[in-house]
Amino acid sequence: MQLTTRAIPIQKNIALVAHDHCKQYLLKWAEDNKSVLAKHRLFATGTTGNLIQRTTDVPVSSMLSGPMGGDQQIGAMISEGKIDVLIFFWDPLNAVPHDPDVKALLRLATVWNIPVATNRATADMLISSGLFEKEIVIDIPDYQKYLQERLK
Ligand SMILES: O=C(CO)COP(=O)(O)O
Repeated sequence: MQLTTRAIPIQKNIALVAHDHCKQYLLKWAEDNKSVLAKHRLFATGTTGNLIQRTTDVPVSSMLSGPMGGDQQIGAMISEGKIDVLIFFWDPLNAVPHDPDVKALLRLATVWNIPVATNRATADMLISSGLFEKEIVIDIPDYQKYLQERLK
């Protein structure tokens, strides 16, 4: 796969997602970091986003609830370069009905090389990184080249 680059701006589009047993941890993290998060644009799956907005008073654009398609909506945004960071506290101890969507979301975040945190320790490292408040340039798949190759 040939690569190109994409600039992630100072003001980032951050997606926040948590499974039910993990929501309390993401809510606490969002509350603890709300002064930093408020400088960015927040997106989330339906229940997570409404809870974070209610708890922190920071505006969140909420998609559908995860099992109803919200993970897929966030995944589509990642594919379109519209999400810069994913904080996804997925539950490793309980099954969810939309496991394929969960896998797809994590897969697309990896394909498009965005920073991802799946637990509090990583989320803390990410948000305290000097890069969090800077413009950074990431490698991404060169889709035009990919398509040209396939159409030869
Ligand atoms: O199911 C989810 C992620 O897979 C999250 O969805 P909710 O935020 O609607 O609970």
